[in-house]
Amino acid sequence: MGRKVTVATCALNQWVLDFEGNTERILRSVEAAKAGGAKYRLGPELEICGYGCADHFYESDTLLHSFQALKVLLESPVTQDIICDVGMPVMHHNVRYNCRVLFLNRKILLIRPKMLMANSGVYREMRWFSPWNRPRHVEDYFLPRMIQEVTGQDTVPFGDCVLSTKDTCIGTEMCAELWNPDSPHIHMGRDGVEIFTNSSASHHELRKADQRVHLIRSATAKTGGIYLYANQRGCDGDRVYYDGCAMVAVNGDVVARGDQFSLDDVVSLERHSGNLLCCNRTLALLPCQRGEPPREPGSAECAGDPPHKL
Ligand SMILES: NC(=O)CC[C@H](N)C(=O)O
Repeated sequence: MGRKVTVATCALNQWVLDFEGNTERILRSVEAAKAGGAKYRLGPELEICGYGCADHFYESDTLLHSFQALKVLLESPVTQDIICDVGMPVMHHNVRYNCRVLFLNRKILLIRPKMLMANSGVYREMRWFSPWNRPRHVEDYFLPRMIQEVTGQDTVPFGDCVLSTKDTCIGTEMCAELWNPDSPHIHMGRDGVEIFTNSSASHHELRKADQRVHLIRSATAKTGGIYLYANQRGCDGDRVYYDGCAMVAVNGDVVARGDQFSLDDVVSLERHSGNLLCCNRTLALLPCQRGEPPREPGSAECAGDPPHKL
């Protein structure tokens, strides 16, 4: 039996420390995703505060305003009935992490810190963030009071884990993690994850878009699955150009790809063209539904990712 899933990714023209503008663009992308029937919306890396905050990441205000923006997102009727996957910095045990926050219907499902950092070329993530170096380990994160009041949760899972729903399993990877020889999608694929997401802030370099396509195609070519790629689009306040190219790949083929260069902020998201990609593919295409072993016998990861059930 095939199951149909509609998932959405986007490229947003976010600006450093423009919390209001960034929140508004996130909401517009969620609105557009829902209008396309999506049940999951992915956005770019650190989209709430902007990727290129540089030493502003040291300021506690940057973290505070990110939570205030998250509160607005959680409370908005726009984010109801769709899993929203947004990026922001989070301090856990006095250590700053570059995180994804996944939530559904005013409940935070998971905070997933980046594990493999970008720290070469134009990237200096290790200056502001620590990598989460405890694979498959999840801890309790105590939410700030203003978020507790909205979600009714005191603590939420924080760490490396995947989300199991009734129909599928979703695993998160973040930008540089795709480019690493030990990408999380390898272990997640062997553990049965079917939908892989990648939230990026990846700048333009000649022929890099081609490299991304190759990496993304190979991520689902071996174990099957859907790979969603989101990226910033624009200059962010930094001196580089982030070149969008949101993408969806299924079983090794790119099935949708957004603009690399555009003057649109998010306007095109509402038109369902350009930056918003709705992937409407049945999971029947996946190897497990074709009655084939999803992966070679013996290749399953015995340790298993701790799944977080929805
Ligand atoms: N933000 C990141 O992790 C960027 C890493 C990666 N090298 C890229 O350019 O896509």
